[in-house]
Order: sequence, then structure tokens, then C-alpha cells
Amino acid sequence: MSATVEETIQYASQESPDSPRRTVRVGICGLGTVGSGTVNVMSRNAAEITARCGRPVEIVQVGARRDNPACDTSQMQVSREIFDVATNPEVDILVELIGGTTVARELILTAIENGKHIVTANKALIAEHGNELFEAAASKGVTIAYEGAVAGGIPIIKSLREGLVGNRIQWLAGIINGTGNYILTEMREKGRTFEEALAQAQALGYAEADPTFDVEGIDAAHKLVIMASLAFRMPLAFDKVYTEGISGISIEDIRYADELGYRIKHLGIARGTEQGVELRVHPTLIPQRRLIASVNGVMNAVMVSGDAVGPTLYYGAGAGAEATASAVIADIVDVARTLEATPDQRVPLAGVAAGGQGQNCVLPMDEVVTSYYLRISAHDKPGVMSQVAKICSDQGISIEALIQHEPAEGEALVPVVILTSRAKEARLREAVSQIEALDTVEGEVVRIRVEPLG
Ligand SMILES: NC(=O)c1ccc[n+]([C@@H]2O[C@H](COP(=O)([O-])OP(=O)(O)OC[C@H]3O[C@@H](n4cnc5c(N)ncnc54)[C@H](O)[C@@H]3O)[C@@H](O)[C@H]2O)c1
Ligand SMILES: N[C@@H](CCO)C(=O)O
Ligand code: NA
Repeated sequence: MSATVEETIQYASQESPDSPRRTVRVGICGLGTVGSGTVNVMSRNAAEITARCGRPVEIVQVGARRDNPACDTSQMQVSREIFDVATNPEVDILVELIGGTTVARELILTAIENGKHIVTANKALIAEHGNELFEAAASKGVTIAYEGAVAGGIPIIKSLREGLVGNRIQWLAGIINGTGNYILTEMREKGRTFEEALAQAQALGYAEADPTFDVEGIDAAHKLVIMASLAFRMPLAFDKVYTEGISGISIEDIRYADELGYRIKHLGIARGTEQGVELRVHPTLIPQRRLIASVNGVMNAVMVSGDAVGPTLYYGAGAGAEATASAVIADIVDVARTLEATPDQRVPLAGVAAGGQGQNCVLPMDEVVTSYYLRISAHDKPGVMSQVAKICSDQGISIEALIQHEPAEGEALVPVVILTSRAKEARLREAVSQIEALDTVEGEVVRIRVEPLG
């Protein structure tokens, strides 16, 4: 008969500190949104976690500048100096939840030097310094787990690193910034302004300390590069990701997209091609019939297509205290389960065994082939459309769909919306600059890429 949860805890806690099944001691640094969520969920689900892990997992120290009323740390040793946690011999796993890339990097390197395993939800740090940190961890025989860093509570790192290892990954595409998706959803469904929706996302604890990371696509680029490195066996190459944010998206474009049967979503896309891997973050029109088109609010979703499994979809809360805590705790349990294992018995940090990295490079953006939504502000004069059509055709681009409404009363400019055939980015850019130079066209052409995702 299997042991009850209580018996499991009792059994594990009776063991000596040197026993292989002793209590696993966790130190948490940073007691903000995710730190407090992690303390709360670990306390609430302690018995569940112990039963699954086969040994107690206890928070023995918290490093925080100040207490956070959102969680109870009265039974824990609290230090105002986070580096105390990194050097504390009583800590097995340091959980870094302070954010940023300077102090967090030093903290993790110090903890690794002191033989601690690391759990972090810090995508900026992994994307920008992961290669260095992984090397440092490997040289000390410790591990770094980072499930909370990508798509919050969705176990996407585990899926890519373990669940899909039998595949050659063809492409992945995801809504991987909760704040951005929340803003686009609020604009579309409630007619809120961009600024109102962002303020609400900040109040709900979804946004980064600097929300330009969310709205300009930097946060999504951090997450994309982490997923791509696992999917395509390549080093983290954050500086090579093409990044566009959502601050230029207007309610007008959201409505026209609807009319054409599309939703505008902010996507991170990585696609393997013979010439290299596309790495791009930008607003994208996706067909309304795709499941991912219905992913709204703070929810995230990632599609991954593998040669054996075909397309798969992972969905869940991409941000928030407890959703992210769920991922952080999964990492803690993973590390705790293999605390006494040798490094070669653990799942490799970057998803590949030593020497197993591929030769993939990043495809320059000019070479990327995709279709486009163009919105042109044209004077209501004959001949505009034939000029636009000629420019496109000279670049090998055909027009697949077109919307042109009557101009509003007293309005001189007519919005002309076009969906193009697939074309190389460089060709499209040339066509757009020629269209903008026409006397009959005012201002800049709005340009949003279109992906069928199927
Ligand atoms: N909020 C989310 O939904 C979410 C989701 C996934 C990942 N993340 C990531 O998790 C990390 C934490 O995010 P958060 O939203 O909890 O941030 P937060 O700002 O709410 O919390 C960070 C905490 O760390 C503390 N801190 C910073 N520097 C410190 C230092 N030197 N010493 C002591 N304390 C220090 C701050 O005072 C704050 O309390 C970030 O890397 C973030 O990108 C956040
Ligand atoms: N600011 C991030 C937090 C989760 O990584 C987001 O909105 O997705
Ligand atoms: Na995750």
C-alpha cells in the first residue's frame, strides 16, 4: 500500500541531514510579485510538493529588502542582504526573483561558486547572459532551471527540452508576453486606449519593472531566444532577434484585420530554414480560425511544430504571481529530485549534451519570406490603385485581398488595406518606400506581417 502524504513527510523528516533523502533547503531572493507568490504556493501546497518530491522541500531563508504583506515569512529566516543567501551553507537551491541583469548575474555567479543550484524566472538574464551562466554552472556541476522565465506557468521549457526531444523542430510561434496580449485584447474587446490598458496590466502585476520591455517586444525577444536555443540547438543569440513592439498598433488596424478574418497578435516566431533560423518578434495577423487567435488577456500560448508530432499548442497564464510560482516550484522540485545526481544524470541545461550544439545560424531579416497587411492613406483620386499594383508587381508581389471604403464625409484621405502574397522582406521594404513616395499617398504605410500558422 502506498504511504499517505503525512507518512511521507514524517519518513523524510526523520532522516539525518547527511541522508540522501534529507530536506531540500531553498533560499528565495526577491519578495516581489513572483517571490511572494512562490512563498504562498510553497506553503499552501507543502504536503503535495513533499509527496511528489519524496522529501520535504523547505524555504530556509528569504533575502528581501523589506517584508511583503502579500506573504507570510514570519517562520522563515529573513535577511536584508541577498548575498547572504548565496553564501549560506544551509541553502541547496537559490531562487533568484529580483529581476534585472546586473545584481542578479552577480548573485547567481556567487551562488554557483558556493555550489548552489539555481532556479530563476529571469528571462532577461538567461537570454543575455545564459551562455556565461550555463558554463559557470557546468564547471561547478550545478544546474540552472528557468521554467518561469518563458510563458509564465506554461511548462514550455520542459516540453521543448524533454517532451519533444524525439523531433526535429520545424517552427515555433507564440504569444509570449502577457502584458502585450492583455493590452491588445482590451483595445479590441473594450475599446480601451493603449495607455489605459497598460496601466491596468501594471496594476495587475503583469508588466516588467520597465514596461517598455513588454510593449516594445524586448521581453518577448528574451523569451523567444531561450525557446529557439532549445528547439534548434543553438547558442543564445539575443542580439540577433528582429524586434518590433505593439505601440504602433491602432484600433483601426485591429478592426480591418477583423474584417479580413484575422486577429492581430504580438508573436515571437522561430523557424528553421535551409539558410538559417528566423528569429523575429512583431505584431502579426493570424487567421481567426486558429486556436491561438482566441488566446486573450494575460494568457500566453505557444505553438511548436515537430517533424514527428506535427503542430502542438501549449496554453496558460503567461504572467502573475501564482502562475509563475507554479513554474518556479516545478523547477525547485526537479532540482530537488536530482540533488544527489551527477551532472550527466540530469537533463542538460541548454537541452543538449556537451558537444551536441548544432550549426544553426540566424537568418538575416531581409531574407525572411512572409505575407503582409498594408494600410495606405491615399488621396481619393483615380489611378492610385493601379500605381500601387504596378509597384508591387515590379517587386514580384501580388495583391491577394483589398479593402477600400468610401471616404468619410469631408475626408480627403481614403484608407486602402491590402493583403499581399508572400515575398522577401527586402522586396516588400522596397515596394513600401516607392508607395510612400507617390504624390497620391500621404504619410507612412502601415505594415504588419501575416502568418498562416498551419
Ligand atoms: N511578474 C510576473 O508575472 C513575472 C512572470 C514571469 C517572470 N517574471 C520575472 O520574475 C522576476 C521577478 O519579477 P517580479 O514581477 O516578481 O518583480 P517585482 O519587482 O515585483 O519583484 C522584485 C523584487 O526584488 C526586490 N529586489 C530587487 N533588487 C534587490 C536587491 N538587490 N536586494 C533585495 N531585493 C531586491 C525588489 O525590491 C522587489 O521586491 C523578473 O525577472 C521577472 O522578469 C515575472
Ligand atoms: N512582463 C511579462 C511577465 C511574464 O514573463 C509579461 O507580461 O509577459
Ligand atoms: Na514556463
